Amino acid sequence: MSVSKILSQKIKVALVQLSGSNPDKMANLQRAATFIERAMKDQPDTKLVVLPECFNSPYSTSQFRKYSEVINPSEPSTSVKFLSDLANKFKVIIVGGTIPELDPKTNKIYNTSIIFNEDGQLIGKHRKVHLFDVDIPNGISFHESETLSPGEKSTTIDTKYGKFGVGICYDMRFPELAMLSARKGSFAMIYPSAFNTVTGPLHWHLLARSRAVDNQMYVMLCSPARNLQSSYHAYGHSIVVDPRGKIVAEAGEGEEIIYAELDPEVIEAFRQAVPLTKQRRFDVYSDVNAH
Ligand SMILES: O=C(O)CCC(=O)C(=O)O
Repeated sequence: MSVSKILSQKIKVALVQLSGSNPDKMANLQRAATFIERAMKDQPDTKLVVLPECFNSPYSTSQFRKYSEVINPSEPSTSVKFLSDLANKFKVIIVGGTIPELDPKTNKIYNTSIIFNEDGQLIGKHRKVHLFDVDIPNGISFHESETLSPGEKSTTIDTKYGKFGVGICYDMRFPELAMLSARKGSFAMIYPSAFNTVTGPLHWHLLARSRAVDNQMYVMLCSPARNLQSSYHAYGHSIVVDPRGKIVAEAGEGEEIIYAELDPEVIEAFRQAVPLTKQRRFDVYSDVNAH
C-alpha cells in the first residue's frame, strides 16, 4: 500500500490528560474545552485531539446509567453537541474519549467513544467490545458487565488524512481489533483509556508498544489524570508510540497535554525495512478461530 493511502501528510496530534472521575458533567465538559483551546493555542497546526475514557463522568459501574446519553446525530445530546461545536470551532478532529451511552431501544448501556470531524460531524462511534471484568487478588476487582453491555463491532474511522482504528482501554489487550484496523489500512490505533495503579505499571507501556510493533502503526493511549480523591485511581501516562515501538510522547500523572507529530515516512520506512505485512502467513493461521 502506498504511503499516501496510509497517511496523506504529517499530522500533529494532542492527547488531553484531564482530571478524572469528577461528578459534575458540565464542569468536566468545560474543562475539556479549556484544554482543547489551550492545545490549539499552543500548537495551532494540531489536526487531531484525543480525550480520555469516561472524561465527563465518574468511572464507576453504579454511575454509568445516571450519566448516560442517547447518541442520535439528529437530536444531539449534551456531550455530542458540546464536542461537535468544539471540533467545528477549532477545525480539528476530536476522538471524544468515552461517555456512557444508552440505547433507547434495548435500554442497554455501553461505554462509547464518539468521533467528530473538523466540521463537527459525528463520523463514528465505538462501543467498548471487551468489558473490564477482573479480580486481581490484593489488587483490583472491577466488573463493567454489572451495568454495561459489550459492543459488537470493530471500528475504523475515515478522515481526510487516512484511517485510524478506535478501541477503548481493555480492548487493547485483544490484538485482533488493532490488527483488523491495520489490515483495513489504518495509520494508527487510538484508545481512550483509564488503566489503574495496579495494572498500569505492569502492562500500559507494554501493550501500547506491542500493538504498535505488531501492526507497524502509531498507537495513542489517552488516560485521565490521577485523582486520589476519587474511588478509581487512573494511571495517567498518556502515551504516543510510533510504528517502531518507540515512545514519542508521554505524560506524567497530573493534568497535561502531550503532542506528537505522526509522520507517514516513519510508517513507510519501517514497513519497508521489516516487511511484516508481506510476510504474514494467513494460510497458516486462518483457522485461529477454530480453537
Ligand atoms: O486492562 C486493564 O488493566 C485496565 C482496563 C481498564 O481499566 C478499562 O478497561 O477501563
